Amino acid sequence: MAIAAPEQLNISEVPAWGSRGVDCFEKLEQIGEGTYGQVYMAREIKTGEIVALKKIRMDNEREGFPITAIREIKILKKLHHENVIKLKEIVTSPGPEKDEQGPPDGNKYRGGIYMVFEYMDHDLTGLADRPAMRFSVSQIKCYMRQLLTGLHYCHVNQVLHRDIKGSNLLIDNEGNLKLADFGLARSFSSDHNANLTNRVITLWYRPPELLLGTTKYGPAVDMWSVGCIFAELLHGKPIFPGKDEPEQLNKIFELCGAPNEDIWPGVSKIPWYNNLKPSRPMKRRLREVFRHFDRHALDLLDKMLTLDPSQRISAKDALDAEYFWTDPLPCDPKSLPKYESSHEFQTKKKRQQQRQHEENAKRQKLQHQQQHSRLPPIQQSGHAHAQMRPAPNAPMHGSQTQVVGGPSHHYGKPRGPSQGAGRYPPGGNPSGGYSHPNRGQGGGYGSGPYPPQGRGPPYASSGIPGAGPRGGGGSGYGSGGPNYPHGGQYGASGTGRGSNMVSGNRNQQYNWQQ
Ligand SMILES: Nc1ncnc2c1ncn2[C@@H]1O[C@H](COP(=O)(O)OP(=O)(O)OP(=O)(O)O)[C@@H](O)[C@H]1O
Repeated sequence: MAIAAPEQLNISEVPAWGSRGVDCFEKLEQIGEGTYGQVYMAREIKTGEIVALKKIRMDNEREGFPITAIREIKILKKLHHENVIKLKEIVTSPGPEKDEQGPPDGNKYRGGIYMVFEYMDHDLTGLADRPAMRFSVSQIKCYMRQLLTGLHYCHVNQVLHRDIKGSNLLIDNEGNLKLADFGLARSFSSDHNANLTNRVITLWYRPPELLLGTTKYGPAVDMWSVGCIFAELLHGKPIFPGKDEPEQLNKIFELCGAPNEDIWPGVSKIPWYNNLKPSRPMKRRLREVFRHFDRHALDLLDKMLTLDPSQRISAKDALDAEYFWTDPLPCDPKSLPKYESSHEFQTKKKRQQQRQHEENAKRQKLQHQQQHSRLPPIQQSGHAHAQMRPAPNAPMHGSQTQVVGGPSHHYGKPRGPSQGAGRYPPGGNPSGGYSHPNRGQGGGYGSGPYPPQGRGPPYASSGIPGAGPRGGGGSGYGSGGPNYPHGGQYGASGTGRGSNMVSGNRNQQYNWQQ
């Protein structure tokens, strides 16, 4: 496990930080659960200010402070920009807290260390997952412009984010978008000569060069992830929901074409290219598949999802793209509607609760039917007349009857197939048409499995050296993009976001020497 040597922690660097206790804050609600531990919405008791407290998970850090946290703190200390989350201070708790269980383990940092951030009302995943959520074209432009502005600032300051995804883009009720979660970020030198780990970025947002095993890379890796987010906002759901790395690459090649030395000079030298190169030629279909997108949006997307990282558009050039300078222009963030707070953790929890309710309802319904089937025939049919009728589309036999006013009514309606549909702006291809030859059941790009998290050793099942399991994770913008407002081909999954089951901690999963 990579841990920090005691001197690396260098707490004296930040004398004001760490001097206050977490008891200066009152925890209000858990809003996130990540690799580090929990994130809480909290109120500073003295000022009443609402903040986010991110607890640094220490459970597995018997010998030191997690180096990922040190990196995040160090990097955030030097970044100050309106589109980058502000780390306000670090607070500590001297011993186990009220809400903690388990015996002390002798860790000298035992107790808790929290990063205190400005509070943001939503993350993009949570916001997009709201029922009936619909982003306008100028809203998408507004978010994309802020994302690119924040990222350009990071890149100019030689910081790679390395985990751009919806749940790491925080949005407040003033419409401001800020990049968050710099736990995988690192500084880079512009010559790209250092060897960096390729085991970064959540799978669905990971660029082809990392999937092919490169260890020399730069800001272009973040721009690929931005392209995936952009396409997702326009399309209504993730465009590359791979189950594992080989499938992820395959999905990329099917849309972006198979790489070769002509379109990507040097690709054949990337470590795993020979193992993973496609066995047949594949032509780029991005413009054909997304032909219904606005012309300028498509031009920009094409440049973001360019296979060769050296030809991929930079954040700076993307900000100059026609897309941001043609009508409808990006809106003023302040003009955006205010929504009730929504974080991926909460929307996921709500979905889990709803599923639980649905299962309970089914169980109760079954019990109810069993109880009544034990009644003498005359009573059973009498009961059916009084309380049961066939479901509208159900086959006409007893097992398919619905209990009217019975238990299932107490648990609300299950999310329908087109739940979340129509949240994206109108105007597009009526026929859809992004079919995927290898897709599993369901269909379209939103019905695939939940994505594995991009934070473990890769290629668990691919036979590539260094293989290991991954946790689940990632996301999706639910169903129904601008072009599929009624569910239809792409609106039938209603799956929304994938789970974000990160197992273990980052230090165990990565080679932090890189
Ligand atoms: N400043 C904040 N304001 C409001 N919510 C926040 C804030 N920071 C984080 N969150 C919420 O907590 C979630 C997890 O936070 P973060 O990504 O920083 O933690 P993590 O441990 O690195 O998680 P992961 O392993 O999923 O990347 C975010 O997706 C977001 O919903």
